[in-house]
Amino acid sequence: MHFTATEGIEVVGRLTAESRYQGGPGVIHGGILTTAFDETQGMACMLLGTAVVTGHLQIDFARPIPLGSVLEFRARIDGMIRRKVYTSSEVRIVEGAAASDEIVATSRGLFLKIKPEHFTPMQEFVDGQPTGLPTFGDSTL
Ligand SMILES: CCCCCCCCCCCCCC(=O)SCCNC(=O)CCNC(=O)[C@H](O)C(C)(C)COP(=O)(O)OP(=O)(O)OC[C@H]1O[C@@H](n2cnc3c(N)ncnc32)[C@H](O)[C@@H]1OP(=O)(O)O
Repeated sequence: MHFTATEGIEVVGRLTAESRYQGGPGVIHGGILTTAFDETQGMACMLLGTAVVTGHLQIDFARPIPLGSVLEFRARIDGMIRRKVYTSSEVRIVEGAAASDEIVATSRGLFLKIKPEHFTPMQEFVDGQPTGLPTFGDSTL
């Protein structure tokens, strides 16, 4: 996914529901949608200039999403308390047969600010070279 910062602390990113993302017949898998929300809300947190990890993520799957749809995710920071960053996001189908203004899924997530050394204990378990912390803009999905 590729992300763009919009007005305020908000990001927007698009994902095409490719056939390899199938869950039920003809529709996107809920786990893929969940991953995309995690990425989008994580990117919104990056606008704060600090690394985070996901502590809690809650998804409402409102409508089935046909394969081939182009999805637009929007995410924002709702508030912060100490290391806790509260985020929310929603997704619409913007291209494809089912395109409309309707929100097809929503997400709320709690992210925790971390120090880079958070990952140090895990380095020895990585098979190969860890890639380092991501930068804002593109994610691996
Ligand atoms: C990979 C990311 C890299 C960098 C960012 C790039 C973004 C790019 C996009 C990538 C996006 C993908 C990103 C990914 O996929 S990140 C990968 C998936 N997530 C993880 O691996 C995280 C694993 N968990 C942990 O490491 C720890 O549990 C963390 C760090 C989260 C907290 O352990 P820590 O010991 O540090 O903190 P604490 O226990 O003192 O708690 C502190 C406060 O937080 C509150 N609390 C904690 N957990 C929960 C919970 N579940 N619900 C509600 N509240 C919770 C707690 O009550 C307390 O509140 P308060 O007492 O202050 O009121």
